[in-house]
Amino acid sequence: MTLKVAFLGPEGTYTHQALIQQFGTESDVEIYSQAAISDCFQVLDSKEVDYAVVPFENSTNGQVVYTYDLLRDWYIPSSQDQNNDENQHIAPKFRIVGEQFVSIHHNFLSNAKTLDDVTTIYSHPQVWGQVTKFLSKHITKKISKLDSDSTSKAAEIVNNDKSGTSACISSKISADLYQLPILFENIENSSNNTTRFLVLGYDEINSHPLGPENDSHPKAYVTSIIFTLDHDDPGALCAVLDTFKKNNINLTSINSRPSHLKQWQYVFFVELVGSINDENVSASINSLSSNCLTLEVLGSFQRCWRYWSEQ
Ligand SMILES: O=C(O)C(=O)Cc1ccccc1
Repeated sequence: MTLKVAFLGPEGTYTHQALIQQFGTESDVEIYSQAAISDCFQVLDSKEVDYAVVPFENSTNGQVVYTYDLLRDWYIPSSQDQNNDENQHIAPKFRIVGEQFVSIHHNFLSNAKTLDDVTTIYSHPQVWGQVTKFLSKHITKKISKLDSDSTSKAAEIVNNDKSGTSACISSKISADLYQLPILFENIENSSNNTTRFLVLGYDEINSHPLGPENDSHPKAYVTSIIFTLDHDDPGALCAVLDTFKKNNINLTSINSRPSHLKQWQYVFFVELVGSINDENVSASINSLSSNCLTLEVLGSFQRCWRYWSEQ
């Protein structure tokens, strides 16, 4: 059976690398390059694809806020939905079904003869915070930093600009793809720079497709939830966290984003160790419904073996 998988494209992005790590390159995997992360959600929702791979968080500069905000927008009713009975919000049927970790090495690519000729640098907005040391050391004159939809798109833009004044920060794969000279390589602040990607879909996946043989890592599950709380209820968040503590559940991350429901109200994202099929996890989540205004399980999936390794 052919699997159709959407990703933030064009080919050569780090998300493309995550897709290859997860699904391989065999002909039974058809890849659907998308111009934006939001398009990945859209084509998955309309079932043009079976899965979508999107960047989620980076070990150097944290959340990929676009993805967090899309999860919020797809799973949490908007204030419009709440005010309109006919416009009932229906959460999507797809869920987070897996994760991947990619070791990220950024490179400075340009057709410029010297750095002095460069007036504009393109990259994905997530990248700037991962290369601050390189930028402050090497970029001493005023150079415009322009956001592109992806690092590979940035390479495409530089390739199309024949003036020799533009550069991009992108992967070695993009450098090969667009035949762009690498002026500086491995310019990331931290050599452990890693991005975690989510695999969204309707069906479970095998989370260990290319894992080491005799994988000795523990088989663990992660459950991811999103919820909103009564803004004026002191201790509402504390009650949620306490429920997990009482059920002996280990939380691995807690993040918040503006709810877009009410000024200064937030939605919370919590990830915990355990499967939704575990008694203590399902019991805690069921009992939380009374503490939360809205609560959705974004997914419950097997931890990728790369979580424990050097990636
Ligand atoms: O632009 C890309 O290549 C992406 O896949 C998004 C991204 C950007 C920076 C680090 C990881 C993922």
